[in-house]
Amino acid sequence: MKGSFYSMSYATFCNNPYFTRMAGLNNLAFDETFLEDRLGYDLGSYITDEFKKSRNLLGDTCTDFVSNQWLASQSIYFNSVLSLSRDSLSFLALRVLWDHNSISLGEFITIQQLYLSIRRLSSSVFWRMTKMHDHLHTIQRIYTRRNIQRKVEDGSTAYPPQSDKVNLGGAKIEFRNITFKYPGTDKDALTNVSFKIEPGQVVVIVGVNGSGKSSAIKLLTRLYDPTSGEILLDGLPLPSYRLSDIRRSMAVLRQNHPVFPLSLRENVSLGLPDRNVSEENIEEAMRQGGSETFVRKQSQGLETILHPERTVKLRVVSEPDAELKAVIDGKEQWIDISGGESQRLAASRTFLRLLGGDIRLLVADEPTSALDPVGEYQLFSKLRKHCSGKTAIFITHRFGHLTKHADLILCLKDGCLVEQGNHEELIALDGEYKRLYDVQASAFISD
Ligand SMILES: Nc1ncnc2c1ncn2[C@@H]1O[C@H](COP(=O)(O)OP(=O)(O)OP(=O)(O)O)[C@@H](O)[C@H]1O
Repeated sequence: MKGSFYSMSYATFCNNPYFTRMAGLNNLAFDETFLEDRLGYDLGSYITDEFKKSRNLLGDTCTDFVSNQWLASQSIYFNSVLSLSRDSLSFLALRVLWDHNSISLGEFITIQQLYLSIRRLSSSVFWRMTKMHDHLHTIQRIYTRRNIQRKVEDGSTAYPPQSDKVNLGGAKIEFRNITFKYPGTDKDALTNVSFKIEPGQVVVIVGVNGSGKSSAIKLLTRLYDPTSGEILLDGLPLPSYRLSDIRRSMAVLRQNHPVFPLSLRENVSLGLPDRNVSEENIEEAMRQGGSETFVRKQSQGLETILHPERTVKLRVVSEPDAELKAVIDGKEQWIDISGGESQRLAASRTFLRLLGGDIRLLVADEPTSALDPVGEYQLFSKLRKHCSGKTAIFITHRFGHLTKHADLILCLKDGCLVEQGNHEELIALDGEYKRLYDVQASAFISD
């Protein structure tokens, strides 16, 4: 870039790996997209520690945007004098202002020049004030956050109890008259729902869109607390346990986990954020989750960052500049992957968690919606194999092996639990479950 920022086209980007990593971690920490994963995997300490490491490695390198650095290097007073004196036309314009009778076209243009000079100067001052405002706002946010009351109160009881740690079985769950409205809404997502799940059972929740399946899981993982009623985990109220303990004892695989803005290795290893995960375990988790093939296809394998932070900024003053475009082409490109590949990546992270061995409950909320039938069958079979003896809850719209062999099926409709039992029992009831089942089965039954 040559000359002033105001008159030139320029492209800027950051090639400092520590800065871009900090930006990625910052995004993971604050972007709403990652909220459920951040809480579910309890990523707080990991993000903070990694951020500090990168901050230390970055040292005293200035992190301001380059044009701001340029502006900051200019003194306001020096800038003022320079802006006014550099432009001799400004001087003429001042004369015109003093002597109203002498305005000619040329002098009028001169006044315009003066106006531009003053505008430049004031935008520099404005920028400084905005920057100051940003800093004050950040400080204010820190203090506000410290005073925010947690909506979900933490408990104090360890989970699982020490005696159970040696023999990690499945969780026992009970919903007692659970009613739940999302904050700010006046419609029940769940109404008076009660059921019991015994340790080690495989449970499937079915129901049409909006019937409350995912909401039930959000209560179980304590993303929300019920409006009324009580959830018991191994006989004690769920809120009595330490949040971090209960989340550590669960593996939750949802339909659309976002790709973390970190390396593929971390996208898998963050299944166990507080452990040093071995290479063998990552390989095994990728194999089980089915992400191995697509990870190998990436040019940097496990070190590939699919969604890097974008720091490239292009400012084109006049013509699109081919030279500039060539400089930024190919920089910080997002690598798009298919929905199925994204689900396989998230599944690999879940398998790593299962390999860690502390899991008592697996929850899979439509994790195969983007997989082909073979992929779906394999994923469900492997999940069931890996969590043998543990409690497993699956949410699915597809009736097949899972529903047929489940110990318990919960059928929801409009937020109410309308039927529960195994496949044969619910078919015999000839109600909502049978209706949903028939819609799918009819495709295979000849007239
Ligand atoms: N964050 C939210 N805020 C407000 N209402 C919500 C929120 N999430 C879900 N709901 C509402 O709660 C009800 C139950 O939604 P839920 O997602 O639990 O249904 P679901 O059975 O999992 O649906 P699907 O099969 O489409 O995933 C719906 O009426 C839905 O619109």
